[in-house]
Amino acid sequence: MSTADRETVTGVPPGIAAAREELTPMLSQYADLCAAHADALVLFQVGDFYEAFCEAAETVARTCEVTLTERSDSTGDYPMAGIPIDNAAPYLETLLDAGYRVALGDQVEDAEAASGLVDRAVTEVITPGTVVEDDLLESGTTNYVAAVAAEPAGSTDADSGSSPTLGLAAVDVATGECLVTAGDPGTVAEELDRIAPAEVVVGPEVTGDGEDRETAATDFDPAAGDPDRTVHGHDPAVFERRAALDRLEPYLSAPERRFDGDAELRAAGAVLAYAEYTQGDDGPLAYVSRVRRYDPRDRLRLDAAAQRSLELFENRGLGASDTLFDVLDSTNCALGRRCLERWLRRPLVDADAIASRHDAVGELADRTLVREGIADALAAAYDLERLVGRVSRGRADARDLRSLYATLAVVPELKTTLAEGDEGGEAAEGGTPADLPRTDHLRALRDRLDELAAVRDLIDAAIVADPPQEITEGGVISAGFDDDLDDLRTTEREGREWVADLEARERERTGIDSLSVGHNQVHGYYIEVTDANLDRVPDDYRRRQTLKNSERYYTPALKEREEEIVGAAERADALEYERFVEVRDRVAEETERIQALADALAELDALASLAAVAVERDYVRPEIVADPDAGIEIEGGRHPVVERTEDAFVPNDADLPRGSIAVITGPNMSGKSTYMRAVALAVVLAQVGSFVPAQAARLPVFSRLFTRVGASDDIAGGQSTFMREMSELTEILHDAGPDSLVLLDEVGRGTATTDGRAIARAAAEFVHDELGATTLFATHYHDLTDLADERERAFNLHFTATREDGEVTFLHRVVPGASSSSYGVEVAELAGVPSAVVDRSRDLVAEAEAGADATPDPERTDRGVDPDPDAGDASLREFLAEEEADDRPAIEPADDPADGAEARSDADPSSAADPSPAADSGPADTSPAADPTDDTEGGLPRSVESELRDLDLARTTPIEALNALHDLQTRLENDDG
Ligand SMILES: Nc1ncnc2c1ncn2[C@@H]1O[C@H](COP(=O)(O)OP(=O)(O)OP(=O)(O)O)[C@@H](O)[C@H]1O
Repeated sequence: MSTADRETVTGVPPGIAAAREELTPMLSQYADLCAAHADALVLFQVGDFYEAFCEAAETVARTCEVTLTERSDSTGDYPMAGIPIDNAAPYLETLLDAGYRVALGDQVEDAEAASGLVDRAVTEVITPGTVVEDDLLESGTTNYVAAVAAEPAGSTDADSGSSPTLGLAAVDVATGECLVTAGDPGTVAEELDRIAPAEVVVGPEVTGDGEDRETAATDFDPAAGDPDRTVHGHDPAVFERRAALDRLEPYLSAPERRFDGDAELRAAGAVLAYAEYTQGDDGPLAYVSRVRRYDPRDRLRLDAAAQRSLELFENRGLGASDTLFDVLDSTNCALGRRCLERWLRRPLVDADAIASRHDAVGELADRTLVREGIADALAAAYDLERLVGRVSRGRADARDLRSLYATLAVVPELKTTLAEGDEGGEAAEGGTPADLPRTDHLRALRDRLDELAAVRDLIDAAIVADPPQEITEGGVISAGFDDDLDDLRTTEREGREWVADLEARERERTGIDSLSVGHNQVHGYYIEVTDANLDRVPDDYRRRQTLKNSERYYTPALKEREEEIVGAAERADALEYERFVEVRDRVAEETERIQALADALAELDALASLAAVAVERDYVRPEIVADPDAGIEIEGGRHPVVERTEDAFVPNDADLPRGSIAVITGPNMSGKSTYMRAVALAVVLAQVGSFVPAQAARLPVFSRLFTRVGASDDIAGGQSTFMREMSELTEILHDAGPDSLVLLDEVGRGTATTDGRAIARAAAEFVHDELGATTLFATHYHDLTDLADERERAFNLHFTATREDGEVTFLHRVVPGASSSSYGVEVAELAGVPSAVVDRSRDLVAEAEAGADATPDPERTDRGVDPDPDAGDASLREFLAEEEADDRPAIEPADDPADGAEARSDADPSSAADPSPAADSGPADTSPAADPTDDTEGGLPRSVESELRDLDLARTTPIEALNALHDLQTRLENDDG
């Protein structure tokens, strides 16, 4: 749905606005709420339903597929549609998915107590980035709303002398996590991709709508990394410096000194203003207790392209589960899952910090029982961060407090587990409980496991074990917690017992055996006597109700008891609510400690998950080398995701000196991309703190990782335009440096071969000469392999294939050196395409290459590739030629009419330039010159030849090549016929 569509139903619906003078008080109240929340769709509580009216009703009915009804009152007839409040979640989700922000206009006073119109107010604005309802939030995920603000013109960054132009702040409204940073538009765009907020609020200067139009960061698109991201403006006043300072005051002391420049300050102020607005504008959000500033340079920088092409969180080609995150996620609770996600989005760059995590993962990998004990204990933990968020917002119910208790209750167990030796024996662990955990990292983590005994005991003493959902109707507070409450409950209970015994007593007193005592909502308690016994009714009975065959009575004593019971119950319910809120408030006072505990539990779960994966998938601890000149050394490396689905994954080594460029060639589908990604993923995993899928690994610490995946490899992403490819390449060429790892996969593939090849070559040279980045460069442009002869730090790797029983098998093994340039033709040959076509294709490739080589290029006179394509083919073709010597019939149909042509071609490659029509088109013996009507030239029909010429082999997959060749073959056969 377009924004324009949405605008017609947010704000005051036109039908209501038009009838402004005649509105009923209720509609008038509705119109006021709509006007005050003009960017949202207001849902208005009427009893048990949230209603919308006029055009807004039509939208709700259409979007949520609920009935549109007609309402009539003094305003006139107008449409109305509603959703049930007690089952609102699925409808709210539908509205959010359709792109709406939804303002809940709740009744904020007791409808029965209200005199006249019930007071209503917007208690919450539900938006994609600020939902807090568990029903609408995915468990274990973080849901951020972000704000981006611009640095006002003229201010400078004191530290670096450069001028960060944009500030970025993000809040998870459910947990209270708040992050703030700043940087140039590129950095902020990258951080946005990393944080992946569901919603971005942009300041007026950013979009250029405000007074500072000249400072607008016009090339900044907050939705660039994710077109599904909701982006919009908000009240420009909240982006003002003064307003931001005031807003931040309750959240942290001396806010003016806490930020690096105005942009950060404004973004932080604005995001908190927006978060408060969505939570009903009730003032500061107490549970946002940690506003954390960070520097993007403190983490391995991965932009959206890298996250996407390395398939860290999303796999557009395969199922959603085939991602690195899915491989790593063996967490046991939502806290750990979110933590692991954060780690993977922001891997570390500090060698000591990385090694410290490796220590912890190693210890947990060794101590099986401890790891399992942690997993068992944490499986009983609830989402502490969201629970404490609800407690602090005053939205937690008694069940939430019990969940909080259950989570706190695992803490002592965890501490004991961490100090326990495997098999219960210290010997097995090599230490006494006092020495355990063995690593500093786990010891520090254990010390952060705050038992919060007072909070835990308070909840346990106050709240019954299995409380009801409602907190206002009693049954929530445990007996023994409050004397007054106990007295009231005793009065109530004794009263009920007295009534329960009344029947027996009255039967005895009156002699009426059929007399019964009952209760109903309208009349309360009564004594029922059938008509046949009315003459025995005592004098103190007062008539309450006459039924068909009986009369109902009460007595003054019964009435008195009833009043006592009802009074005690009402007061008890109210007192319970009061006590409950007190308990909740006391828990809320410990918000920061609970959040700190949540962090510790989350880390423990994430570490245990990494350890479990390391054990289960046979990962090894990488040695982290802090030396800035160290390169990548991996022995027997595997791709963590592909190895799950490939039965026989072939491990490969990687030895990439720092600043080197490996040019990787090989046929399509031979494993180039998988290899490059496996190397990059080993780096990412190691810097996350994980072990890596390899036999051994020595890795340096990189600070940036760039990927550029060729157009055709990213088609599933729908972003395969050459323009995008080039702009990503531009970013790399601008920003990569010696501390970067760069993956270039078939760069230049998205355009004409000559241009593509030239760009690939120039980019490779630039990366090597100017940037010094450690680079893996997969390409089908074979002539790039001569870079190894020309550049000191360039070398070649290639992938090979074999053939068995006429079938090509990729070995998926990387070996040193360059490989063949014309695999498409090889595959065609193996598939049995007539030799005439194969040979002609080969010649055309050679011609094209010769043409390209003929281009004057003073730097390339010593080109190391033999222009003869056969001579340059070091892998597949030679390998296959040997095999074919033993097994020739398998690749050539016995009656192949092109036998002669192949023999000739093998003997004299130049013969294709002077073809014999007899070889190509059967018995005909006319020459082209002899027959001017003949459509052949060079032995092939012209149309076939021109089609062959137009084939862009570098952009053709084997299947496409086969199909194309099959078409050509059919055409030739038809011509023959
Ligand atoms: N080391 C390996 N062991 C086993 N199977 C592998 C290995 N590497 C790759 N494969 C399999 O081969 C398929 C193709 O690999 P990959 O996409 O890396 O090839 P490629 O050479 O990059 O192809 P293209 O040039 O067409 O992009 C993978 O999807 C995987 O199934």
